Amino acid sequence: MKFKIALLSGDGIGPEVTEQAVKALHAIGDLHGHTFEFEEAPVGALAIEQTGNPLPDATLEVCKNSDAVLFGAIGDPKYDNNPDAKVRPEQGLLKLRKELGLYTNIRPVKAYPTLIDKSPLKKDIIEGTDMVIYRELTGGIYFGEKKLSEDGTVASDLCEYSEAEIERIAHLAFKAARARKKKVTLVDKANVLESSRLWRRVVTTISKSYEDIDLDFLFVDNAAMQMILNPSQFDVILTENMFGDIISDEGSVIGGSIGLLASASVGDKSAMFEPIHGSYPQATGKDIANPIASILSAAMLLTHLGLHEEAGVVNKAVERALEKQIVTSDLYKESTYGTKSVGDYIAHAIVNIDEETARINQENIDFGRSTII
Ligand SMILES: NC(=O)c1ccc[n+]([C@@H]2O[C@H](COP(=O)([O-])OP(=O)(O)OC[C@H]3O[C@@H](n4cnc5c(N)ncnc54)[C@H](O)[C@@H]3O)[C@@H](O)[C@H]2O)c1
Ligand SMILES: CC(C)[C@H](C(=O)O)[C@@H](O)C(=O)O
Ligand SMILES: [Mg+2]
Repeated sequence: MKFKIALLSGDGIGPEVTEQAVKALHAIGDLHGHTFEFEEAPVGALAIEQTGNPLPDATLEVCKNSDAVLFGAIGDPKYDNNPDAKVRPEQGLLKLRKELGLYTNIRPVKAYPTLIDKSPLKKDIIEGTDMVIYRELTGGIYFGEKKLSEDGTVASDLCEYSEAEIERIAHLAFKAARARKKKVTLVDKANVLESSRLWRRVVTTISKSYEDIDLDFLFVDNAAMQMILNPSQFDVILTENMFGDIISDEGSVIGGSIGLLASASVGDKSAMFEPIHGSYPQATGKDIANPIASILSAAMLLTHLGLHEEAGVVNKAVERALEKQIVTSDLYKESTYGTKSVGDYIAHAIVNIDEETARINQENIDFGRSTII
């Protein structure tokens, strides 16, 4: 089969890590007789430099006319260090999510047995952790009205949610739980925020159509603690936009590096696949960034396209790299492997992995695929 993929590499380490994901997709394509046709388009700081706009119309068109989007990362210290910049790289990513209607961001978090000693957390705490965060992606405080008083001394950001916005992601979270450990935890701040109380009411109502799923609630401050105190208690975490952003970076500590955490952003018409990390500007051009989050995002892309067996092979190849310690220095300080060589190894492993092992592996690492197809 032939697939059209929009390739938005972005800034900083974005191009370096997506290059490895592209390699992995070509490798699996060659093995299984698929063609992935990539169309590159600028986004973020790069797009601002080229066009003055962090999401040029032409880039959005490329995304809309593709089967999926593979996204790297955006962001640049030039903007991070200038609160007065009116045009910012992050606006490109937020607009892209909104325009493509990507209302659910799926972020799997797990402790890999081979990396169990690489987490700063103790082995007996993280062992068995396998959760997935369903983060609302096109609403809440990110998209509410922003105000700055004329004299620049008072500012506000509105956190707004509608029932409909909560319902659509909640259904996806419950369906994902059905294919997993049958538990949904709603993370909110319902003791303080009106918007969180709406989340509780709507999610409680929806839970009545999923009687086989346990629903529980955690305030986000407690959730932040529970994530590192007892992470294996979680199955599906459902939460609003900003809480999901924060607890997923926290969750990455469990696996040993944020450079391992992939994500799928899905809507009714489009889907985009991106690591959860940012442009890590300190590492740009140094060949030290971990490409695995991007490669695992490519595996999620394959699942989205219905290529389950192929996704399993890519996941297996990543596990093989982890087992053999062919990883970047964020996982093993003494490692001499760089971004490119890890990518090369995984592409090579994809071509050489026995298909049956891959199928078994895919069953083990399924992240609730039925919900994103
Ligand atoms: N989706 C995105 O594009 C996205 C996400 C987060 C941050 N950002 C942007 O990225 C820029 C930098 O932000 P930040 O420093 O807060 O977050 P970051 O995720 O870029 O980096 C934080 C730290 O995580 C580690 N890290 C990140 N990616 C890694 C990788 N692939 N391999 C190994 N280690 C990795 C590094 O230790 C790094 O110092 C900012 O401009 C921010 O707005 C973009
Ligand atoms: C760069 C930023 C807008 C983005 C977010 O907050 O959603 C990032 O942190 C992420 O997690 O994808
Ligand atoms: Mg983030």
